Amino acid sequence: MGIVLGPNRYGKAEVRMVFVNRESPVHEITDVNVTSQLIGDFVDTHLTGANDAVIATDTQKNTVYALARTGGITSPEEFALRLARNFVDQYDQVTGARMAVEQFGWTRISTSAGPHDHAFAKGTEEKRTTVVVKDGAAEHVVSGLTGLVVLKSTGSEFWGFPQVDYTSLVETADRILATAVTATWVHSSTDLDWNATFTTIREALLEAFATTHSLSLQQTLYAMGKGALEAVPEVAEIRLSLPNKHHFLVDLDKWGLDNPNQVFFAADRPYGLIEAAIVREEAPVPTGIWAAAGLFA
Ligand SMILES: O=c1[nH]c(=O)c2[nH]c(=O)[nH]c2[nH]1
Repeated sequence: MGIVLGPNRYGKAEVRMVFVNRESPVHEITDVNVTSQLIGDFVDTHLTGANDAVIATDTQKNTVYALARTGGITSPEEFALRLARNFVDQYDQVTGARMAVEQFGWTRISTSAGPHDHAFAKGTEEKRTTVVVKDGAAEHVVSGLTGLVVLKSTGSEFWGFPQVDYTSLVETADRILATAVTATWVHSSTDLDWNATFTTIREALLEAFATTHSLSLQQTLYAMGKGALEAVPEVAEIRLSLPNKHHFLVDLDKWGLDNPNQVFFAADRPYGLIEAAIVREEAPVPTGIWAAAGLFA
């Protein structure tokens, strides 16, 4: 029995970079947060501190900047794939990589003279996400979004649940349904129009949220995932994490006022947390991809 080094990866986390595409006077900006991590033969540095094989995390950071300069950024997925391939192709000791890219949204400012060429307003808390996992020649692209806050002011019910010990929730046929969508999906291809795919999935999620008459957030979640899988055949599985952002009707009785679903208390915690994977049966996700794409510990 001994003590040995287990799975490991290392790199530079959260390289914040804004790339300005100046190909035309109408600039485009891409605002990203890149985490680069390498996998390979790095036993020596862990066991003895010999760094002969270690591509410094500082070098990885600089590579992020350099590859943006040489190839631009057309999508987080394309950029993450290019970074992963760069490291694995270039260094023998690097057998794999995990590249994570978050993208923040900016919109062009509209002025009285029309859309401005180079002035932008930062969007909401919503972020587009991607993780590329490369293991030798095998590549997987996992994409998603987080912080997409949505609300329906009606078209949501919740009733029929068991009245067991400690149940106090009153059944309702009309409530506010609100959530902050985190969605993550695995592609079955590494060669897609990433921006079009992202837009299609985001629209499918919103369409299902809006049009499903909800009897539970669980039902809405399933409809959202199903809609995404129907919209893009190259998505093998989607996972959704939906906090139920509760809105409680305020009791105005003591002031002689009724409250026909108009005045709500927006609670921030505790919140329901509804999570599920919606899977395409005929296209199973390769074992280990979710773990490899996720946080290490
Ligand atoms: O959509 C809901 N699902 C639940 O499981 C649940 N539980 C609860 O208290 N409220 C709700 N709402």
